[in-house]
Amino acid sequence: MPKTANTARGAPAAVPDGAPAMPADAAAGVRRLSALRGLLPFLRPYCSRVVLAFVLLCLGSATLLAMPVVFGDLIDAGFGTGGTVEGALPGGIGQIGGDGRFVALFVLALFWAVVVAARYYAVSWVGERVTADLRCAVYARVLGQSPQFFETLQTGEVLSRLSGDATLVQTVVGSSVSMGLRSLFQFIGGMAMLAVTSVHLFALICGLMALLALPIAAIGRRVRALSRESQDRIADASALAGEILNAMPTVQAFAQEEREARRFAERTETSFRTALRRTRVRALLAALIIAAVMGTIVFVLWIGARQVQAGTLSLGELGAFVLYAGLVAGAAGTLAEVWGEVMRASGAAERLLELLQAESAIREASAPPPPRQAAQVGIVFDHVSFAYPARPGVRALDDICLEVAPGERVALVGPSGAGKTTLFQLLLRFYDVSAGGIRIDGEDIRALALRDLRRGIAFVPQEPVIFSASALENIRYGRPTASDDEVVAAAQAAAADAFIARLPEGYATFLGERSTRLSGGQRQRIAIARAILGGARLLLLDEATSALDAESEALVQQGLAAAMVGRTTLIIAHRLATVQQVDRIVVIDHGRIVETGTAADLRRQGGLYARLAALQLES
Ligand SMILES: Nc1ncnc2c1ncn2[C@@H]1O[C@H](COP(=O)(O)OP(=O)(O)OP(=O)(O)O)[C@@H](O)[C@H]1O
Repeated sequence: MPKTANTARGAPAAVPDGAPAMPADAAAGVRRLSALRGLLPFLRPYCSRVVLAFVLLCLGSATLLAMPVVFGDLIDAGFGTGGTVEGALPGGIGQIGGDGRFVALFVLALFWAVVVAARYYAVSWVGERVTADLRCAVYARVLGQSPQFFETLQTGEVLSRLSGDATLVQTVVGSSVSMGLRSLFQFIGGMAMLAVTSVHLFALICGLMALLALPIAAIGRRVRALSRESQDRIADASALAGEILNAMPTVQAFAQEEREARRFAERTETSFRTALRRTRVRALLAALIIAAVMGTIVFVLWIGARQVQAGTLSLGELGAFVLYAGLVAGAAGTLAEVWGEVMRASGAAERLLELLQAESAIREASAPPPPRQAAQVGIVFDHVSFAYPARPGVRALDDICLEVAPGERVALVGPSGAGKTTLFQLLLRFYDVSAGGIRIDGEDIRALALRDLRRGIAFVPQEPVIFSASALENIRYGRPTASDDEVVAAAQAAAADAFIARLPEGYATFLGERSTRLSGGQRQRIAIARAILGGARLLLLDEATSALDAESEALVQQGLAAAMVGRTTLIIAHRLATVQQVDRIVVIDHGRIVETGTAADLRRQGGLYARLAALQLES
């Protein structure tokens, strides 16, 4: 299935890479930034931690900015040769003795280390917490969506948002924002201190920075474009791998392993080459930035050294100036990087919040009645018509009128595509009817709480889902509170006990991902046991179409018979053996009921059922 294709593509393709975002994108960037506002409700419960992180951030930045002052002072004091220096730097520690200066510097460094560690912990905590909350909220929201939602948004896409996008948000909330703020403080503070230390050199540095900004910006934009392309190529390779891994039996049956390995290698090679191109430009950018920064510093040092010689600048001032210049350059680099990451995360947040705001097409009743506990349920389909939202012009069901008495067993038969499964979907309220109504025990199902409605129905799909858990847990899914004995009793009733007992570890046997370890008939029996255990009063059974061998079929029939006891049952029947056990057969064709009656009646009538039966008997 190409779901994974979507997974891999979904996130990265639309999101720019973390390379510096440049002014041309600024407007769009600011627009997208507003998406991050949607995260505020998730931050609110942890307000105190956010404030603490901010305070620590301010403290850390202030300490860092104080360091060059102390350092400059130290130089002017002749590196601890004693005495104090006249005209120490602004805010300097000129009155402290030689060794004291080193102690002060060390204490400052220690303090800075502690503050940085505390800030890191506080910020990461908030990032992890917010992302975990966001993930859970989005997941819970997605679980409540109707199938219509999944028709347009594939599972792979949801997974990609829950993993990739959530991780991006985490990076930003948990580190980038703090890194960005720290760098911003560092940048502004550093620039201010540069100006205070030497206005002349400050003006010089500003001019040089403006000159160098343009080529760096141009290369940065190129890196960004290449990064996006590189991500797309990686996504291509993952998409292919995802599709092929999902289709392994077919690949191996056609002995296509080598060809598939080659195709993957080709795509990986393309992604490698694209990554190389990006890396080359990035390396060039790095070289340019380093050369620019170092060049500026050397140039400033050169000019500064002349000023020191001329006596217009002290040595300490020059030292402090160079340190501040380094700080400012580092901060500018980090800011550019963080900006790119914030852009990526705002796109990711947008996609996550979109899921969070998704409204289910199925509306909950505003004042549902309390659940009823009648022994058996009666169902009425009252002039039900329905068209799938994806094909509004085609009626999958057309004016269906059917009454099912409490405890009655009704088989739905008809050609493929007749609308049998659709009837089940409507009963479970996966979709709402387009016209008419469905009543259970006289109550329109739209008036019932969704939860009560679905809890009252045991559904055995044609291809039952077996979870990656033990046989015991798989059956217990029908009623999580059931005891082990109850599970075993349900398995016995569903004729599943014997084959489960033969599994290597009996009921504790892990049934494997996508249940590759079970046959079709075994899967059905597990699902039937699950339905029996659930104890719902209405059983919906979509019988497996795949041919089961005679023994499996007899066993599945045995399970079905047990499941039907005392329950109103609707079965989509594909085999004659099943229809012999029911009270009534309803024949559906092109979304309409065309015949009803017992098997004998219908055969006598010589209509569609008789033709279908004749076909099956001949084959
Ligand atoms: N999600 C959907 N969106 C649009 N059309 C759909 C959807 N699901 C089913 N249909 C269409 O509705 C019609 C009835 O489908 P349905 O699955 O109810 O048939 P069925 O009788 O159960 O067939 P089968 O016995 O092969 O399972 C078919 O024409 C099918 O193509």
